[in-house]
Amino acid sequence: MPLRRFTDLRSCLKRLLGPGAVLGRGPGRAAPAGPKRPGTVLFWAGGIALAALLPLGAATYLMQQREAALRETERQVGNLVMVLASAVEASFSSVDLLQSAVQEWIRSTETDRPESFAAKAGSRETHLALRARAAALPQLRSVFLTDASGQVLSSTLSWPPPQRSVAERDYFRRLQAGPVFDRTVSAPLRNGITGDWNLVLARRLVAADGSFLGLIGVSVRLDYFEDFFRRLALGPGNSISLFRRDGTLLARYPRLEDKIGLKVARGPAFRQLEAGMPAPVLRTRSTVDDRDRIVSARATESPSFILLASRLEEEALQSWRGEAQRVATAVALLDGLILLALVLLRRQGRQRAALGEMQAARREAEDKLLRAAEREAAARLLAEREAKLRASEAMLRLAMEVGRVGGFRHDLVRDIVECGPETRALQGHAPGEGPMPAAEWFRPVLAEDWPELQASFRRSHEAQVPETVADYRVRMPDGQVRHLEARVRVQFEAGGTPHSALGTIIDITERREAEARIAHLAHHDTLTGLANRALFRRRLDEALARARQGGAFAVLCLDLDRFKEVNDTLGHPVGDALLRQAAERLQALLREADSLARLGGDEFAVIQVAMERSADAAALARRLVATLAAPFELEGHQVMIGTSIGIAVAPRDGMDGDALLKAADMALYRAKADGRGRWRFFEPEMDARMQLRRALETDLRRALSRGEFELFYQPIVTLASRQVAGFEVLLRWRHPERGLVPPDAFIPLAEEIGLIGPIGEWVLRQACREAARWPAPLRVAVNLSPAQFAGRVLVDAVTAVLRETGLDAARLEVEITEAVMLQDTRTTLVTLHRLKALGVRIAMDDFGTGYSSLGYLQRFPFDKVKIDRSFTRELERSRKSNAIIRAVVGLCAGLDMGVTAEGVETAAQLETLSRCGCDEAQGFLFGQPRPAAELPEMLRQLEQARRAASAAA
Ligand SMILES: Nc1nc2c(ncn2[C@@H]2O[C@@H]3COP(=O)(O)O[C@H]4[C@@H](O)[C@H](n5cnc6c(=O)[nH]c(N)nc65)O[C@@H]4COP(=O)(O)O[C@H]3[C@H]2O)c(=O)[nH]1
Repeated sequence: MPLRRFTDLRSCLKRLLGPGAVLGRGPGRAAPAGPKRPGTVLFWAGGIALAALLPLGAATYLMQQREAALRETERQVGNLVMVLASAVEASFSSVDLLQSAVQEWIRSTETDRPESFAAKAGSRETHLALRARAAALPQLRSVFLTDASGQVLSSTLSWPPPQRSVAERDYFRRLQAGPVFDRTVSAPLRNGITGDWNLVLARRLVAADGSFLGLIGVSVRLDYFEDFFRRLALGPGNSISLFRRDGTLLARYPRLEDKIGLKVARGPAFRQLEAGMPAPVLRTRSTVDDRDRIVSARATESPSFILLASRLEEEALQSWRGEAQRVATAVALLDGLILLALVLLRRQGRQRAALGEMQAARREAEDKLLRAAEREAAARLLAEREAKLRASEAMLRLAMEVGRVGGFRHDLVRDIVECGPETRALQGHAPGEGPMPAAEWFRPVLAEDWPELQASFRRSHEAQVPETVADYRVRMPDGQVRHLEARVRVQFEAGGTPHSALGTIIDITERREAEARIAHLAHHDTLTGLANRALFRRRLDEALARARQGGAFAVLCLDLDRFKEVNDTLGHPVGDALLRQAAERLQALLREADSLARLGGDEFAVIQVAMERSADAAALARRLVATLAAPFELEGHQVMIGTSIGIAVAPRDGMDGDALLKAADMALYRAKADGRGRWRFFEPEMDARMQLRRALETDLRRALSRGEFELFYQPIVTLASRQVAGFEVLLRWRHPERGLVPPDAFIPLAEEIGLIGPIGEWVLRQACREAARWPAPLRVAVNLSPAQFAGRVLVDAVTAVLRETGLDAARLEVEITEAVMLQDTRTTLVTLHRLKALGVRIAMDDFGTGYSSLGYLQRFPFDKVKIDRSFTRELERSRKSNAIIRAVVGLCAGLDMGVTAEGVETAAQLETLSRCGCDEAQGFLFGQPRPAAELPEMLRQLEQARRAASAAA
């Protein structure tokens, strides 16, 4: 009955006491005096005691309710922090996986030496691979690689990488200091531009010999966690914080801008956690905002962080407070009624007879009122508690929905499982409520995962492990398969028998998919999707294992011809498209059992299984060469490339993966040396030749610093005057064991291994220094390799050498071959024009040996053309050579270019060349190439010969 009906007390009590009852007296009517009877005293004492006891009872009741409300909140906060810890750990374990994948990839691409690591890590390919890996994880800001000095080699933020060093960062110093730390976490770092807070998780990278190679850093956005906490915090009075173990605040919702990155005072929850308590829940005053809170903390394992969730006590008690007010009002009202009744009764003192009735009636009324008030209060309490329960359920449900988390209780005695509808749905059940048999609960678990899941529960029961974690998959009603992770806490009876299990399940499908994606990336090439070197090696080992049971297979190593040209001239996007198309064509020719991989750059490799004869491998090689010889259509360009192939056959060429790859590689080297578009089988003598080449390479790398190079000079003579016009410089290598090595034997190797730049510059400087001592106008001619043009520093080097040596630019002649013109023509032409602008003369060397030389003569104003000695040699035997030389001389005269004939060995050749109109000649007839010291004598002899010839004429 609502309380307001009792406001009109008089009528109310009258109704209760009956029509004859007298409830009061009017003004002026004197109250009859009389002695107080013991009954009256008792009545008064009882009334007052009742009025005093009511508030006491209500207070006790309210204190119990208050405690219950706080306990409920403690449970909620404890649950929340458990869910959060799982989610944060999952997020960091993805980072760990990514780092492992990159470390594995570095190992597999054999770049774990400092030089190769720097080159590989700084490449665009690495940048793309890192970006692809980082894209799977939204919490990442960037992923970067540094070298051992802290210089950033690659970053997902930009390519080329920023010129930045992390040498001063705490995490770099820790990892650099020694192998104690394999991985570390930075202090929170604030981005100077965006103001965002980040955390760097760094892992040490080591070279094959164990030395420090650099690190891989993953910068994690802390606002990602704040955002996540915001979604779970539910309400302004709740707070969720993430700390480092040392108490540094990393992220917090609601945000405390001025405290992020600082160590805050460790509160009691923090301390209890440090003392070994796994998940303390307590009521305490917050060290962050100095308010009473219910706090729970939990530590994550890797990395070791601390999560703290709290709820304001005042907020937790809000609904209780409302209830307390209402109860207090009801009690006050009742007390008022009692007092009023007592006053009324005193006024009716003289009507003793009626008093008894009235007292009885009043007691009855009071009882009714009390019962009604109590019912009212009880109903209110019930409603309040239901509302609170609903709110807390909603909060938990939302947390579970956001985190895709569910909770259940498995009664092991009755073998039934209780859980909410969301948890049922997570486990793969159709909507429904109420407990279900455990067999039914586990029904959606995939058959292949069931034995292991059962075994893990059994193990935990037998060993009495209180908490166990299990991974399994379930099939959803729509047929979809989801990955779940269950954390189960088993409760044991005193005798050790398990009686129930409380558990949470988390849907980790996205995490598993990300892991699978990362694993795929670790074994596949991001550009072509083919297997990478690591996977190829694994497949090779598998093929070897099969071959040990009998059978043979072939390993084919391919290298795209002219890929670098396409990449350099048409740009990386076209180069990438070319690699993709080439991969598709190769794949199309292989059987399903064969394996194709991209080993790096333009290198591909094939494992041809079930091969019966060598001819099968040759047939496949022929098809591979043919398919790559066909033109490619790339972004509007038609491109022709080709491939060379080296083949090794197991078991004939070895039964070891490394040996087979090496053999195929040697055969590939041979194929390329024999001319492009060929395939070669490995032969044992290739190994010997390769070793010889390696030895030569090692010696060549040291030759410059050891001063083993020498310059020889060969005279060039003007035909009309027979005077020496200058000398061509020819390089010799005085090898300590092999003696004098001619340039043809080492210049191609120097070009291949990138040494021609420093060697060429040395030649240029020595030659100019020497020529500066000669009498003017004697010129010096220096050969330039195509690789020197590719470097783009040539003009600067020539300018510097001329300034340094003081040689007049007009006395320097550079000789280039057709190969230079074949390179990126626009850049080459710019370089040639800049050289010419310096005043340097430019000669086209070995003219006539290429196939489209005349075109180059039109495109660039050479000062002279040197006719190759093969034409001079044929002069006396073939009229054709004679005609060609005449034609070239005529053409050059028209283009205002001089002509020098090379390889003149006889007087007859000289005579013919003079008749053809050649300007200059060079050859053994005038002198072999000789060291600088012999030049004065050579000049003297040539002058003598000239005088004798003119006297005879
Ligand atoms: N049979 C015969 N041969 C003659 C006669 N007159 C000269 N030769 C040889 O022909 C070559 C002329 O040099 P090249 O065509 O520029 O061809 C040069 C040039 O392409 C390259 N080379 C030499 N020195 C250098 C250098 O410093 N830098 C670069 N990039 N290449 C160089 O090596 C090539 C070979 O040089 P060398 O072995 O010194 O061989 C020299 C020279 O010794 C002759 O009457 N009969």
